[in-house]
Amino acid sequence: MNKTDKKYIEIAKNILENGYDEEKLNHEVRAVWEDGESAYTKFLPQEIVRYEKGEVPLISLRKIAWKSAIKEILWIYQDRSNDVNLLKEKYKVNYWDSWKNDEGNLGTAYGYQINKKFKSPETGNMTNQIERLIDQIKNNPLNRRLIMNLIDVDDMADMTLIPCAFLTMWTVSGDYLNLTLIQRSGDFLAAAAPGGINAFQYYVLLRMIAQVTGYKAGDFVHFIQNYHIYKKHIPIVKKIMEVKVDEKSRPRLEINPDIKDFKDFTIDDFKLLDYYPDKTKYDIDIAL
Ligand SMILES: Nc1nc(=O)c2c([nH]1)NC[C@@H]1CN(c3ccc(C(=O)N[C@@H](CCC(=O)O)C(=O)O)cc3)CN21
Ligand SMILES: O=c1ccn([C@H]2C[C@H](O)[C@@H](COP(=O)(O)O)O2)c(=O)[nH]1
Repeated sequence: MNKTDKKYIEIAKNILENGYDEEKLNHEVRAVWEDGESAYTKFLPQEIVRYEKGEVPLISLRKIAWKSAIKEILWIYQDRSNDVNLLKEKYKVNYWDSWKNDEGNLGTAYGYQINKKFKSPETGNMTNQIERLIDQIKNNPLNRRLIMNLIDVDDMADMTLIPCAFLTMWTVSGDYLNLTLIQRSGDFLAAAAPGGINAFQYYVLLRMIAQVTGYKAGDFVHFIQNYHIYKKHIPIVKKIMEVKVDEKSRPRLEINPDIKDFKDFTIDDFKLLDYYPDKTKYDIDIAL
């Protein structure tokens, strides 16, 4: 069992044993199941998961859709798109379909915010968030204002889903580029657990940005403000916690070292080695 699997089990246990039960708190919850029933969770506030240099945040306790996770990052930060049909046609990822509006996009959420033009506070030139970030890491690495933010309050009302993993903060220290990801809300089973889609995809973004700016990937910190397990997911999470992990599973991610420009990465530039996850299939309902 690798370090990330241990973190998964430790935090699952903590949420199950100490989490607040929404159903007992007598307030309405927003999320619903497909049939309209309230989707209650057990949750803990303010968890911090820290991955040190060299740790690939990917669990082997269950198979994670790691390629889809990377494709979603390419769609948001490289295509700078909010178009769910593009995600489906270009990348064959379907799992955002339930959140698209009548025009087939996420409104002003996610890639829309990365594509938005604004005046760079450093250069005065018109730019976008990813272009500014890469430029500043390369040319002004001690800048303490290195962030990308997917939530702009001016646009919040037109977002089909207010981004959950919404803020990244970047710091260069010596040879290393370090990343903190701030997540306001985390669905433990579907996306936000240690070594799940969200942690893995932002680790990959760290590796990509480090590569094109000439740094090594440093520490990755994942902060989750409301960390929850939907009550319907509890039996599945309990099963996953009991899985015996294949000891030879020690995932390593190789990225094509020839890519020097962020816009040139494609999904074929990513190779996952020594990943032997448990293959049990679970039927996971997603709260809407
Ligand atoms: N309640 C909720 N949880 C989420 O994790 C979530 C949302 N809503 N809304 C927006 C996106 C959509 N996300 C999703 C949606 C579906 C799966 C899902 O079905 N996962 C399956 C199969 C993955 C695959 O093989 O493609 C799984 O086994 O994890 C995961 C994340 C993440 N986000
Ligand atoms: O990347 C993602 C996207 C979504 N989620 C989860 C977190 C919540 O369970 C729902 C969103 O519902 P809110 O009421 O808006 O918080 O989606 C995630 O974990 N990761």
